[in-house]
Amino acid sequence: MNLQACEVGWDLGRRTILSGVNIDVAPGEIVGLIGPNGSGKSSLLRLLAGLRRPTRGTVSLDGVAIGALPRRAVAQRIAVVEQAAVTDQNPTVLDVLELGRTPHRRSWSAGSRRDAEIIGAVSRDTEIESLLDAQYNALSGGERQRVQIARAFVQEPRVMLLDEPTNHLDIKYQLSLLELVSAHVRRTDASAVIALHDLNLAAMFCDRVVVLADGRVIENGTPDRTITAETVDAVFGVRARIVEDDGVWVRVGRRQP
Ligand SMILES: Nc1ncnc2c1ncn2[C@@H]1O[C@H](COP(=O)(O)OP(=O)(O)OP(=O)(O)O)[C@@H](O)[C@H]1O
Repeated sequence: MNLQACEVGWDLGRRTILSGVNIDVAPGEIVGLIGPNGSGKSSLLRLLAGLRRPTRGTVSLDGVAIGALPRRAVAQRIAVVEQAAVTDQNPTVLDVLELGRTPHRRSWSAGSRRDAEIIGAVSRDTEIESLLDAQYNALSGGERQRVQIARAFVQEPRVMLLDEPTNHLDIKYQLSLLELVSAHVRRTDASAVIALHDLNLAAMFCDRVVVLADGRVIENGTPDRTITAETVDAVFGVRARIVEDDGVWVRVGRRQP
């Protein structure tokens, strides 16, 4: 399924938050969104998810404007993972995972055997089986984040939109969470757009990186072409050194003054 933003702009009152954004996300692709605080990454993800309507341009799924699709049809195709905040309700982890099946259920129908199988398989893959009966609000930030990723997998989406999914995670879980997303994308031929602050993780896991600054796309291409010392300097105002290494072939580090 192709997700496309064509000349997308978004204003809030008189303020322009995003303008002239063109992105095309193909099946099987992981696209990283990087850019400074306030550059518009979360806003763009919400527009791509159909949670906000663009002021200009269109967001479409396989050529159909997302605004013209029923909310349920969008939810069957797109899973969104935002920052894992606590909720007003007091759900268990299992309740949260079951929410991921809602778009696929007929209204008021109980969970099917297939729902239970998917929830079981995903909780095993994401190593949250031991948490299923725990209260979601009582989990650590990192555990909640893993549960939200699991909820997104349970939704069986064609596109995943993830807003800084590695926040709160220690380095082991940052890697394992992105490995899980990567494996899921390869296995299901879905796609993912991931807002990331860590440029190394973006270089390691993304097929393509979109660099945002002041609500505009500054670069869009493979990590080696987009995460360059010049771009990091221009966009973040940070002097960086890009080092090729075995495996992790791009590193951003401090350059000696
Ligand atoms: N609902 C809103 N009300 C007011 N301003 C908003 C709203 N949503 C976004 N903005 C503004 O739009 C700009 C872009 O915000 P956004 O959260 O999209 O950036 P970001 O790149 O995700 O930032 P960060 O890296 O800090 O998470 C910011 O200046 C923000 O204050």
